[in-house]
Amino acid sequence: MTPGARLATAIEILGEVLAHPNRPADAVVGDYLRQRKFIGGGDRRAISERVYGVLRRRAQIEWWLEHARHTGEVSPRMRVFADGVLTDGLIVERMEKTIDAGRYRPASLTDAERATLKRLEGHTLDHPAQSRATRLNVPAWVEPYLDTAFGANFEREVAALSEPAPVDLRVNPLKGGRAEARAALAEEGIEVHNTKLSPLGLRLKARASVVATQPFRDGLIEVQDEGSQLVGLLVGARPGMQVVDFCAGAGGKTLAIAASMENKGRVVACDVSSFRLERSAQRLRRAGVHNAERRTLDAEGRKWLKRHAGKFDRVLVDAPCTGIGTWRRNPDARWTLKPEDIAELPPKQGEILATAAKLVKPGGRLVYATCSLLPVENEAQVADFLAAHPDFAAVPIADAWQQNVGTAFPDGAASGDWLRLTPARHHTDGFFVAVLERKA
Ligand SMILES: C[S@@+](CC[C@H](N)C(=O)[O-])C[C@H]1O[C@@H](n2cnc3c(N)ncnc32)[C@H](O)[C@@H]1O
Repeated sequence: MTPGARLATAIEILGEVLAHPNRPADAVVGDYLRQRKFIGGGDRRAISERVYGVLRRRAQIEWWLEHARHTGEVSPRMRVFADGVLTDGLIVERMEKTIDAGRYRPASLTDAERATLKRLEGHTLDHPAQSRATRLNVPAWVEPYLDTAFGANFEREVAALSEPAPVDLRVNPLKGGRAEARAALAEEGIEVHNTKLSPLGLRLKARASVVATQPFRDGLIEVQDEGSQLVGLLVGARPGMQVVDFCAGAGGKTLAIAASMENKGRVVACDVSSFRLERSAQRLRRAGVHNAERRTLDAEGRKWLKRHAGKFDRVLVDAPCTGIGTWRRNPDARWTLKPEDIAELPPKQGEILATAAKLVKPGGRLVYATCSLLPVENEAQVADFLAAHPDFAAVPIADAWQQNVGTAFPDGAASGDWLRLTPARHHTDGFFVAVLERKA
């Protein structure tokens, strides 16, 4: 692809992402590229980096367009061009050689666009007049919530949430070990190193697509953030146990739980969304899991819940949440989050937790996890639960870690009895985990 064609494609994809605020950007980008198999690997990477970069730097780009008194629309193409000037130091005259309405290239600059871009020339993204929220590319209304969550570490943590995330893989012990997976990936030219916290994790040294590799097709590896792997391990599922993954979605944690069970016992993947559950079927098959069943929580599913009260050794609630801990992977999510979400999610999480708790047998464990870092979805949620459920008690996280993970407990990861992983401190997505035990 020519540089102009890359720009034109990035503009087209960014337009799609911005036009569909209810769809995650990676789904939109993925669909677009899947339908255009002719786009080569290098071009895909360059185009995706530009699209995600523009989303990551959104507040600063918008600030600059306003500061430069841009009179036209803040269109996808203006965002991409402004990003080129501010982030890569491109010179407008040189850029125009690729923006000339030629075949597969963007339409030529209008006078208004050219005038604005000329005013941006020579500047970089940061400017002393930008507010803290603008400089860190977060919506101003979310800033107080993040302040509460991070306190003195605010700047460092929010900056880390804006960095691109590494690609992590979880090795599936049902199919082999880390050394085997490393060797199989090396054969396909993919270099990895072992993750520090998860004993099953591999981190790619450089970005590459793994889904076409043999170890992926064989089910030896799955793509999963290290923090997410740790949630799966902290459930503490063992061969022969009865386990429920209450908010199983597309089965990321179900896979990890099933692997700990060595296909012995039973894991039930529940969710209100049958569509999401359906997507787990193929992944479970590829991973060689035979002891998982899926259960949609419709009217029938609710009856099933009642019949199975007090029957399970382990119940994981990977609750729906604001997802702030995954902002590195979903740079558009910070812009689609709404104040109503922060108001509506905690009561919903409380209800789900209380319903799921009924399934736990005496002596069994309830594991509550979110990929949020807001206390209102995490520490406060668990405190409310424990106040209303005196039959449950905290399992200190360092104990649960030692029993189920086995690596050294990470510095600064304990929030009282709970686990709190952050991108800045632990180089994982942000995760909260509480392990609770039902008194025998
Ligand atoms: C954070 S996602 C789960 C991700 C999944 N565990 C994984 O690892 O891939 C939260 C899930 O909760 C589900 N959910 C929402 N409300 C629910 C409810 N009342 N009961 C059970 N699941 C619910 C959503 O459909 C969504 O799939």
